[in-house]
Amino acid sequence: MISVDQLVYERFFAPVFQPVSFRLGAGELLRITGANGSGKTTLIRVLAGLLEPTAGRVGITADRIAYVGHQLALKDDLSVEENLKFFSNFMGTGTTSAATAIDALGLRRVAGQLARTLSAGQRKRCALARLLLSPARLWLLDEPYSNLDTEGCSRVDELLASHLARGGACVMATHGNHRPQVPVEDELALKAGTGS
Ligand SMILES: Nc1ncnc2c1ncn2[C@@H]1O[C@H](COP(=O)(O)OP(=O)(O)OP(=O)(O)O)[C@@H](O)[C@H]1O
Repeated sequence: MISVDQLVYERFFAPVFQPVSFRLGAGELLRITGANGSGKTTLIRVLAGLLEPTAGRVGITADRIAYVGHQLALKDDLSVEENLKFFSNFMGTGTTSAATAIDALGLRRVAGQLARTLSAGQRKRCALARLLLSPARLWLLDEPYSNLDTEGCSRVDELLASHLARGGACVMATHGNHRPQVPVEDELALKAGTGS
């Protein structure tokens, strides 16, 4: 679903990370690890098409990708439920209702609360709930477990497990203590380039 060959991204003429190559098919999860500043976020943003690679190739066969980065892209003046309904309408998907996504991420108690008043973990859960409302087969997740408690991490693992079981694929960057409790097809230890 995604193949990456000798990918390089330079900032100020210096590579942010050492060249990256991998392949990932349906039902597979790639975990990208690496020290602070090794370029995980930069790599995910290149894969998502938000940054232009300097060299190498990214080939994606999935017709849609879902990206959850550090900027959660919530609408602060809408409630959790309104955010999810908006997203669902925007994506044109009616397959999973906002209510199902709210329950899957344990957000029922704060469903009517404005996004701007949510805790960091609740905001993260709301952003991740959008994955259930997206038809994308390829997920690109930057630190999906950050700000989540143990129960929240388990819910992410459940989302991942069912996504992979349905033939989806996922590239995730994480350096946190929580290791995904789903089979990891491959692990890529990113190393900083000369520009980091
Ligand atoms: N907009 C920017 N301008 C200049 N340098 C940047 C910019 N964004 C990131 N960097 C630098 O690029 C390098 C890689 O950053 P990146 O955020 O990709 O690392 P990371 O592996 O995700 O780090 P962390 O584990 O701390 O989240 C770092 O040295 C960072 O300082």
